[in-house]
Amino acid sequence: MSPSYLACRGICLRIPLCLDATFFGNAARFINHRCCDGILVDVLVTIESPDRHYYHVAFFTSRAVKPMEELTWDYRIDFDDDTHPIEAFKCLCGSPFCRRAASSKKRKKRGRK
Ligand SMILES: C[S@@+](CC[C@H](N)C(=O)[O-])C[C@H]1O[C@@H](n2cnc3c(N)ncnc32)[C@H](O)[C@@H]1O
Repeated sequence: MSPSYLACRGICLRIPLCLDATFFGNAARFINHRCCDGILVDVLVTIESPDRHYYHVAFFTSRAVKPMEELTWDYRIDFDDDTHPIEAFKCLCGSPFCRRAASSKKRKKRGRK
């Protein structure tokens, strides 16, 4: 989550907050990304203890979800960011608002992959 996204929610971090379920996590690690129109929206919840802040991400949906329907969430990846040390996956979300597809069109125009 970018600092600007967090700042507009009144949370001040100097570095982006990254969720990485490589070693620890729960069933949420199976949620795939979908640009813009994913089913789930997230709310960042701050839990304070005397010595630390913990961030929890709570997921909500604004409509009924059918049994076996895929849950998707917008990871907010900037597919145009060539400066990031880790290359983002090639998005296959199929959304009409797919940022990777839009980014690919721009890249082709600029003569890049
Ligand atoms: C948190 S995991 C999601 C669960 C994963 N698909 C699985 O089966 O374990 C995130 C990874 O899933 C893949 N992924 C998720 N959404 C994707 C999408 N829209 N297009 C392509 N790959 C996606 C990418 O490899 C990404 O690094």
